[in-house]
Amino acid sequence: MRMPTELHLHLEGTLEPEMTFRLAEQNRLDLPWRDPDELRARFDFTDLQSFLDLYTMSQEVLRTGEDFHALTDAYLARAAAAGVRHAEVSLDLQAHTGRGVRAAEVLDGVTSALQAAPGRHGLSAGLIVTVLRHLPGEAALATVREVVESGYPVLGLGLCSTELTAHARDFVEAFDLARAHGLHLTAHAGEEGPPQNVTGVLDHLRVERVDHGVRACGDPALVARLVAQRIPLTVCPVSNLRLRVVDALHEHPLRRMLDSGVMVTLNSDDPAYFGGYLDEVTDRTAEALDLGEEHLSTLARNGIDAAWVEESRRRELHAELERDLGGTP
Ligand code: HPA
Ligand SMILES: [Zn+2]
Repeated sequence: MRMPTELHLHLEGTLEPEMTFRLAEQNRLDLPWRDPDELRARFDFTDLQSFLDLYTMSQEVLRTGEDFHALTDAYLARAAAAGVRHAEVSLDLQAHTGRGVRAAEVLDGVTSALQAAPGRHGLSAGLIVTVLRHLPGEAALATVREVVESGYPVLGLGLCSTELTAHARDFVEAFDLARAHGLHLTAHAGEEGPPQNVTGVLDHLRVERVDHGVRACGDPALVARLVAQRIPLTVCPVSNLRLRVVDALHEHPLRRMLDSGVMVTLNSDDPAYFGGYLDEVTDRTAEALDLGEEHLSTLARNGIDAAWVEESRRRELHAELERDLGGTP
């Protein structure tokens, strides 16, 4: 079975080593690796930070609007092949402006590719700008201001990078400004950090979804709240395995959370680094956790219900899914 939506996907995490080398040559940059295989051999991570270090270094090759367009278009082609019908992709805008690439250049490249997605690849797509938790709250606020004033079509605001330092409170102003401009809101929490971080982004940032959130499992009252308030979690089991949030895929809490009634969705996070796009993530997770048709169709329906789409598009996605499942729409 294939998931119709992907809601937790970092565009920079789709940068395949072959593209890294192609863009380095095009932009006349030296890389510290000999070839794509040597870079790929480094994809052996011990935790989130060890991944973020390499992910940040590789992104240096993304310089022009065309580079961002090519990256986005390549992901959309791969997502369409994986059966994705609607994608919400995250972009670490500050990581690029921080090294001197203009925000308009980045946003132009990404949004032009997303807008062409229905015609080119047969899927709908939107953009989530993610602010970095290791940077100050004032920097997040300035980025949100720049985004809302830019006029580019942005669907939502997210928060990512390491959870082990700053507090959600530091980002209240940025999230308030985004909300006031009609942006949807999400934040990474409860990946490496404790259940309190999930509560923090719900209470302080008033997010609609939580990215990862798997460590909420350690707090039954929080799980009950997630169920009662139907707060979607965008869960990424293969990412959690590769960043050692879990020791083995069969120990992942996804199935337990689903069975408890949590609105879990399935996602790939950084597929170029973790060895799998959403089709592969679905197959590996289903096999490791012995998920049957019922669990998988619940994950698929949750993904559609959690998507930030117009109701007419949601009905269309549901109708297609039910047709694929062989039932009546
Ligand atoms: O899994 C992640 N967690 C936090 N930040 C990230 N940025 C890319 N992937 C991740
Ligand atoms: Zn993520």
